[in-house]
Amino acid sequence: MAKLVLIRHGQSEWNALNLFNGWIDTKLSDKGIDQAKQAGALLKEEGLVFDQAYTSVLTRAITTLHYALEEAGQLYVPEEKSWRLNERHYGALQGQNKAEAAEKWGDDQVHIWRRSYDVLPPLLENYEETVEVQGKTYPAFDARYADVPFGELPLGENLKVTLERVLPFYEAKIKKDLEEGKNVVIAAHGNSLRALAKHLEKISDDDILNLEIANGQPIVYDLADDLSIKSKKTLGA
Ligand SMILES: O=C(O)[C@H](O)COP(=O)(O)O
Repeated sequence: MAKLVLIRHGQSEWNALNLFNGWIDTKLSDKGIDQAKQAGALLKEEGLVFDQAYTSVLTRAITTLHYALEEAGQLYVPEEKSWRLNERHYGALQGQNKAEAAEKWGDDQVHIWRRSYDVLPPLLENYEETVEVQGKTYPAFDARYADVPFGELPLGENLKVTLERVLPFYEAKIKKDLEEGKNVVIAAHGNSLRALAKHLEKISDDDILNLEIANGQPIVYDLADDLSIKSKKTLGA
């Protein structure tokens, strides 16, 4: 029986500043690094041994995976990165303060953008390699996406669109590993993991509004041979 573990990255610099992060490549804060190491300690305590790891192409998820696996004594585990596991693209909201956005557009509208299944955020107008926020430059659409066919990269996503681009990767890679009985760990993001959890747990479009995934708390699914969920627990919650 395979185990699947989902880890949302530790707190990022922009989580700490309460900014919409999305596809902007920000780093872990010091607290985020501690959370990632703590996640690894919890995996070790649980006796989990992995055959394969997956992560996004965003630094905060990649470094979370590495800190966690190192802490668990499993930095050797093969890993694959894909843009399909990236955070949902937050469109023109990226770089904006979440509280200020709520003052500007109202709490309800911002909650709908953040948690609804199928309402799109305001879209970006074009692809820029970098963005400047509060006097600092951050990577956005850079060379890491060079191989992605034009038109596949988003300018803003809701959870539905996020799930539509996560699923082909899940089906082609992760599901195959699980069917072979491999234990898999995925270090990714609040909304790419909400999308995947929606699919795995068959959560309805309405109920997915209430699913929150905390930074650095591994979610462990124990799967049956047909990949139905035998049990789910969240470590460190
Ligand atoms: O992209 C972000 O800002 C966060 O990682 C997730 O944000 P949310 O909780 O507002 O969806």
